[in-house]
Amino acid sequence: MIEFDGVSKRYPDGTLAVDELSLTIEDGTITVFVGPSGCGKTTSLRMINRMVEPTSGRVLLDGKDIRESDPPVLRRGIGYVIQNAGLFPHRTVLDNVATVPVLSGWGKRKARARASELLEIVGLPSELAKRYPAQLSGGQRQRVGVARALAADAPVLLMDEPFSAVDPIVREGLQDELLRLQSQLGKTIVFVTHDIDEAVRLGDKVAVLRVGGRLAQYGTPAEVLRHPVDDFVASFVGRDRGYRGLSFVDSTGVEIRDVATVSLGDTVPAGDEWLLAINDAGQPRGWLSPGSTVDGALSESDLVAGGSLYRRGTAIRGALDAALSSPAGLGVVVDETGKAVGAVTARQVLDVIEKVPAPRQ
Ligand SMILES: Nc1ncnc2c1ncn2[C@@H]1O[C@H](COP(=O)(O)OP(=O)(O)OP(=O)(O)O)[C@@H](O)[C@H]1O
Repeated sequence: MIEFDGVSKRYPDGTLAVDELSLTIEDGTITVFVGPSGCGKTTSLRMINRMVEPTSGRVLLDGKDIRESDPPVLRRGIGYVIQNAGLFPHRTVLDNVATVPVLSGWGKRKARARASELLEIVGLPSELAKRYPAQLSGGQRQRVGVARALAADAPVLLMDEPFSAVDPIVREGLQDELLRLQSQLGKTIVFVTHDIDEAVRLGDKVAVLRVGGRLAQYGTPAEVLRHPVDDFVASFVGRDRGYRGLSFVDSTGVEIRDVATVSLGDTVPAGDEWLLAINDAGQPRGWLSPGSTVDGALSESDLVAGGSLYRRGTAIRGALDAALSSPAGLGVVVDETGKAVGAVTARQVLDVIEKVPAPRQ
């Protein structure tokens, strides 16, 4: 557990970067510090590993004031990932990751073996291990940065805008990867970003900071989106927070209706409704549009591509996305194995959403 207890930081030039911050970060969770540029996110993060010392207040790690720990020893228990990964340019990918184990006294061979494992864990192909950082894409470099931070095998991981320098698609991939890793590793992660979408996606808890270094709100993403405490938080989380808030609405009230299906390989009579084409495993492959005639056995080339799929039991936003992206106006619902189990219309989903209390304006 990490506790900020009335922590302030005033830099020597008089800038008050963090003002009386008090909050508790639970073990095994991702906590995101989010807010506009200059609101003190990085300063707050760096006070956890003593790269910055507070002017007043205390930071406690597992109940112990971190001022009682020697900074190098403290930092060995805390991984750190920064934007652009901060890799050593003249060391190979493998040696970048092996650096910390070597420093901790592992033999070179053992450290490299561990580094290879870590590269695999973060989803990097082994042939990249011999390259230098400049020979990687931005997304690959970030993965190396994460692998290097994990190499310390520290229970706490600090991440400062680690994915900001990569394009949105790569970024989403890295976020998914982080969530997958976290479900396996259960670290205590403190993550800094200025992007509310990233905060909401990754955070178990989100701390919204305002310029002047004051904590505006601390809560789960759902709380912050649905009940912003004031105008600053409301405008920061954005006008479309109602839609974002759908990520947390339970979908049990949405009725799943039957959907007419046809199997690939079958002969299909002309019909006047959309038919969902499924494969041998019952998984959706696309739609056959009304009135289309198929010569012989139905194949994928006869189909209109489907929209996104909605996995039964997950957040309602996925059901709405599926319905709105489907050429048939019917969002395809699948079970855990990916088998089609029915469909939902946007109207059905909206009826459920409309019963949910509106977020505070
Ligand atoms: N070494 C320093 N000396 C003086 N002022 C500083 C120093 N480092 C940061 N600041 C100031 O403290 C405030 C908070 O900075 P900090 O980097 O913590 O914010 P941030 O929220 O992480 O910003 P960004 O998103 O732009 O990185 C800013 O006004 C910044 O200019």
